[in-house]
Amino acid sequence: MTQILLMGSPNVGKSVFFSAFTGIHVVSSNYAGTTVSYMEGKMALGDKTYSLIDVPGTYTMNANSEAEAIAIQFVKSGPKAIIFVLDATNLEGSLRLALELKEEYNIPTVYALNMTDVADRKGISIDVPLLSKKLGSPVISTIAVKKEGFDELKSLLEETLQNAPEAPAASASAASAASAASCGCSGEFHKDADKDSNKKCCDSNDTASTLNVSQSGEVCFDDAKSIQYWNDAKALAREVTQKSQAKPGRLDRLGDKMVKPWPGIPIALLVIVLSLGIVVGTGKALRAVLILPLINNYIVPFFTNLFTSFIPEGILLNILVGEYGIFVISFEWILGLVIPYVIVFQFVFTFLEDSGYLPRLSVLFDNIMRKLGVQGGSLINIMLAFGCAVPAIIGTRSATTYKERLMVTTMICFSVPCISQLSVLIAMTSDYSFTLFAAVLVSALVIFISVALLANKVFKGKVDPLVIEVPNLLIPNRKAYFKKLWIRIKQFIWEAEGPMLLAVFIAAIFKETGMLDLLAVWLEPLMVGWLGLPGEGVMALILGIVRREMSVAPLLMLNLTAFQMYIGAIVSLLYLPCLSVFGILAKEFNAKTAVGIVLLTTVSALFVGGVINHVGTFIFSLI
Ligand SMILES: Nc1nc2c(ncn2[C@@H]2O[C@H](COP(=O)(O)OP(=O)(O)OP(=O)(O)O)[C@@H](O)[C@H]2O)c(=O)[nH]1
Ligand SMILES: [Mg+2]
Repeated sequence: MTQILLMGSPNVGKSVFFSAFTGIHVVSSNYAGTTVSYMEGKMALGDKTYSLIDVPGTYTMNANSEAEAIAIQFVKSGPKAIIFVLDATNLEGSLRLALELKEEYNIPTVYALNMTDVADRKGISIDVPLLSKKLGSPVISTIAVKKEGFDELKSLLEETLQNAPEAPAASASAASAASAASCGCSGEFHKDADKDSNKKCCDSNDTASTLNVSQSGEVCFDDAKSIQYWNDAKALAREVTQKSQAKPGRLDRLGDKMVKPWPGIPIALLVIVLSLGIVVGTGKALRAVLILPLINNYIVPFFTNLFTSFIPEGILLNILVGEYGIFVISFEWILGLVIPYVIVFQFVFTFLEDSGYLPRLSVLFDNIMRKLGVQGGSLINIMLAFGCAVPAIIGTRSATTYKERLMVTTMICFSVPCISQLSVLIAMTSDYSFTLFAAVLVSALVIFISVALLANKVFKGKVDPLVIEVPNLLIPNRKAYFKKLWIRIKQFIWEAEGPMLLAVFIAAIFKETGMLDLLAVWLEPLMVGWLGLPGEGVMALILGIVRREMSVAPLLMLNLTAFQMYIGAIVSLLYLPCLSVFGILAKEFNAKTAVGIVLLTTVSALFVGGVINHVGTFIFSLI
C-alpha cells in the first residue's frame, strides 16, 4: 500500500493525527519521546486507501536515539508523501527538520501547523499563507485534539498525492548523501554498549554532528550545514510569527515557575504527596466502602452457595471456594486489592502525563538524577514504570546512550514497583500502620539510589547531558484524557487478568494438593531460618514468578507481624520482574541481560531480606 509518513519534531501532536486518521489508538502524552516505535494504519482519502505511518519525533536527520533512527529510516525508505506536523508554539524548533527534509529529500509534503489553540493562548500568531509560500507546499492550521483543520488537511493531501510523481520519491538526494558521506554518517543509531560514542551517527571528534539540546530546549548542532538549517529556521520563524506584547497567561506563568527550584521544588513535593495521597486514600476508600462489601457479602457467598449445592466436600470444592479457592481469591486479590488502586493511579498519572508536568519534574531533578548516573529526562520512564515496567523499558529507546538505557532498565527492574504490586503493598502495610508503609517507601528509595550508584560503576559508557524540551503546560483535553484512561484500564484488565488468574489457579492447586506444605518443609531453612517468615510464605516466591503483585498477596493470608510484613515487602520489591518484563528484557536487550537481571534481583531479594531479618532480630533482642 502507498505510504504516507507523519513526521515532525517530538511532542508536536503526530500521534493524535494518527489516531484520528486511522482509528487506531496510539498513546499521545505531553512529553517528547512518547512514541518510540512505528505504527502503521489504513487511512482513506477519497476512494483510495493509504498506509499512514506514525514514527517517533526527531529534530534532525541524524539519529540521537534508537527511537529517532526509526523515523529517519522511514524518510529514507521513500514514502509517497509526508504530513509534516509543525508546532505553532515552537515554530523555530519544528522548522529545522522541515527545512532539512524540503532541501534534501524530494518528498511531496503537506504541513499541519498544529497547537494553534495554545499559540493563541500565548499571543502567537503565524502568517500561514506566507509560511506556505516559503515552504512551497500547503500549510493548514490545526488543533489536533479537536480535529480542527483535519478535513482541509486531508483534501489538500489528496490533491498533493494526485500531483505527486508516479515513481516513489527519491530516498535521499545527492546533497544529503554527500553531506552524510562527508562526516561518515548515515543517520543510523549505533547501539554499541562498549563505546562512548555508542549513540551518535558520528563521533564528536569527527567533522561530525553533535546534537545538544539545552534545558530551555535550545538546540545546538556543530555541523556547518546544520547551523545553517537552524539559522534558516530561526529566520523563517521570525518572519512569519507575530507575538503580542501581552503578559503571559496564568498557565504559562505557572509552567515557567514549575521548572525553577523556587517555587518548583515545593510544588513538586506537593504534587508527589498529593498524587500519592489521592491514590492511597481513594483506593483504600473504594476498597473499603464499595469493593470489599461487594465481594464479601455478595460475590463470594454466591459462588460458595452455588458450588456447595452440587459439588461434594473435598479437594475439588476447596480448589473452587476453599481458603485459597479460585472463586474466593481471584475476587479478593484481583478485584479487591489491585483494580481499585490501578484505576485511581491511572486517573492521576494520565493527568500528569497530559498536562506536561513530567518533563518539568525531570528538569527539577536533573542534578540529583545526574549524581545517580542518569539524566533527569529518564525520570519520565522511571515514573512510567509505576504504571507498568514493560512500556517503561520500551520507552528507554528514546535514551541517547546505551548506558542510559541499561541504567534506567536496571533501576526499574530492581526498585520500582508497578502499581499492581504497589497496591498490594499499600493494602498490606497500611493494615498495620502508616509507619510501616512509610518505612517500605523509604527503603524503596534507598534501594533505588543504591542500585543506581552501583550500576553506574558497573556499566561502561557515558550518559549525555539533559536532552529535554519542556512542553507547554496544558489542561488535558477532556475527551482525549478519558479515552486514554479507558483504553489503559481496559488494556490492563485484558493483559493482566490472564496471568493473575493463572497465579490464583497455581495457588489453589499448590495448597489443596499438599505441594505447598511439602515445599514449606523443604524450603524451611530459607523461609523460616533465613527470612524469618512462615514456611507457607514460599507461595509468594512461587507466584511472584508469574506477576509482581503476586509476590506480596499470599503474605496477606499469613497473619504476619509488622516486622515480617516489612521483610516480605522488601523481598517482593527486589524480587523477580514478572514474566512479561523478562520477555521484554530479552527482546529489547538480549537473553543474557534478561537472565542476568532475573538472577541478580532474586539473589539480592533473598540476601537483603535475610540480612534485615537477622539484623532486626538482633536489635530487638537488645531492646
Ligand atoms: N492543546 C492542544 N494539545 C495538543 C494538540 N495536538 C496535540 N496535543 C497534545 O500534545 C501532546 C503531544 O501529542 P503527541 O501526539 O503525543 O505528540 P507526538 O508528536 O506524537 O510526540 P512524540 O511521539 O513524542 O514525538 C499530547 O498531550 C496531545 O494531547 C493541539 O492541537 N492542541
Ligand atoms: Mg507520538
